[in-house]
Amino acid sequence: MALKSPVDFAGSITSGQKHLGCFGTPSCNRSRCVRYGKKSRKHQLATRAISVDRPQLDFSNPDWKKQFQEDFNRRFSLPHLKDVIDVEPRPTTFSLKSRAPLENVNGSIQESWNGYVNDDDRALLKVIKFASPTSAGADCIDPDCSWVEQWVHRAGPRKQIYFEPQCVKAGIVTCGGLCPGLNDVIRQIVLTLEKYGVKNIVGIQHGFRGFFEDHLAEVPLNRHVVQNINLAGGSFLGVSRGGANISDIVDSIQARRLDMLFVLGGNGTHAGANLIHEECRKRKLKVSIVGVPKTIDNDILLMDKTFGFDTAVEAAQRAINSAYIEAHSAFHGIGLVKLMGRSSGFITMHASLSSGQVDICLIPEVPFTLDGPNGVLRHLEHLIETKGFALICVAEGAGQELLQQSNATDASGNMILSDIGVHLQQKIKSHFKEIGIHSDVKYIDPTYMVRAVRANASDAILCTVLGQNAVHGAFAGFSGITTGVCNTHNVYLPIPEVIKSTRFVDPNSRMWHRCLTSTGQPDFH
Ligand SMILES: Nc1ncnc2c1ncn2[C@@H]1O[C@H](COP(=O)(O)OP(=O)(O)OP(=O)(O)O)[C@@H](O)[C@H]1O
Ligand SMILES: O=P(O)(O)OC[C@H]1O[C@](O)(CO)[C@@H](O)[C@@H]1O
Ligand SMILES: [Mg+2]
Repeated sequence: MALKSPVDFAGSITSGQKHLGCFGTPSCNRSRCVRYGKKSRKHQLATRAISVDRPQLDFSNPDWKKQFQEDFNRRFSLPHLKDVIDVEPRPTTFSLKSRAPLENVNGSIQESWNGYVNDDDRALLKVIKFASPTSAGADCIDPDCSWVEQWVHRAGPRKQIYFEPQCVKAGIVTCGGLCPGLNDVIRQIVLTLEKYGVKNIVGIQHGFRGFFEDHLAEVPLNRHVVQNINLAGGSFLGVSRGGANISDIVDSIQARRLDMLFVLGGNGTHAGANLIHEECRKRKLKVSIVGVPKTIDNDILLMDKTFGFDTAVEAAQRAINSAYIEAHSAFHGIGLVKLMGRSSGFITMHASLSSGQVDICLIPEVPFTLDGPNGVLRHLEHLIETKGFALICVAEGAGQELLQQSNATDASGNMILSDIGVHLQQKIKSHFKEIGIHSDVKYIDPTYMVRAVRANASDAILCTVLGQNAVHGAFAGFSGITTGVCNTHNVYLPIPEVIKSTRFVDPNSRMWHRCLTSTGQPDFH
């Protein structure tokens, strides 16, 4: 039996003519530092094809593990500026001590200083050895679930850096929808850049639009400007959807003379960031593009969780608790709460688990029927008969197949969903009317209230770690990477690996099973 290994995006990047980098030149004169390549023709993101290389694995071949690991190592190797241009490292200016790290006569840092991450440090991506493909949440490569080590690169400050901090102009942009913690990440990026010695830091307003809409001026950023921005939700720089023309953005990056760009956003933003990185490579620019994954939906592959998710789950508790109180106090009360989650049910599942009061949790990954002996409505009747009230928590992307689809999309091309909350409310009301049983349905849609809040303590820490590591990654010379937490360890990942697909709740996972145990709901088929 052969299993396809995942797409190799890294292999699609063409290496080209070597280029003169900035480091080593005594001044910050860009015309001396960087020789720009020819501009490529304009292209639209959505039509951009990435070459696919999917070697087949033959498990009867005793070397298949080696083949898999070689392929894995290639896919997860971090793209670096030196892959396409000539850049020389210099000792870092980042020090946790009040004085600069000690340098010996050759300019290298003394070994006794151990505050840095070695480029060869790795963290394990998978830590469970599954005995069988039928084990809960099993994620096996071969039919025997063989143990294959999959190592990814550890994040953090390196001893050697590839930029001269006082020459660096760094930009920060926040794209997509809002997410608690955006301001914490912006703040940490600025503080860390300053710690390296960067003086020229700017914010790009309202997502990718800020690159080419004339009235959206750069926002100068420094420690004083960002000092208190984490005390409020939202994005200090503003966000937006749509408007990402990669060629125009890279033109703008060149015109602004940015050396580093920190791109905060979800799957769509990261797809854009990777294309920007590829275009910069094509033009042989010494620009580091580093992503920081942002989504309350927690739908980014490979990561333990994304910042904002924890806060959103916590903010959802108020809505669920209110719905519970309403339902519990009414005669035959039915509380219904709709939470965000376009295609992944993580917020709804975790909020239901956290509340402990939810009787029915409905997520996009697990189809359900409303009518019939196994349907949601029959179970509601049972709950009203036995408990006297019921509480439902539904993700906005759940049950879309039960609704009329409009095919409309938002500015970024995301599907505009039909309202499952309103549909459920109507169906429940009419069902109980039809069967002649009184019901009192209270529908709460807290949509934007779960994300337009400041980060909670746990997310604030996560944002701090991610923001700092993003800066360390850029100074280390990586580009086209993002940073996240894998099995509690902080790592860098090549962007293509995290945007291969949306991360979904696995209906075979222990977490979903725990949710079912907690709600006591049956299968709704
Ligand atoms: N496939 C893509 N390639 C390049 N750019 C993209 C792609 N998808 C979206 N973008 C751009 O990225 C930005 C953000 O995308 P989107 O609105 O989908 O949010 P997101 O980053 O996925 O975050 P959220 O979790 O809030 O949806 C937009 O400016 C959009 O034009
Ligand atoms: O109304 P907006 O800003 O497009 O955002 C809504 C979307 O944002 C998300 O939370 C993703 O960030 C989705 O779950 C939701 O559909
Ligand atoms: Mg998106």
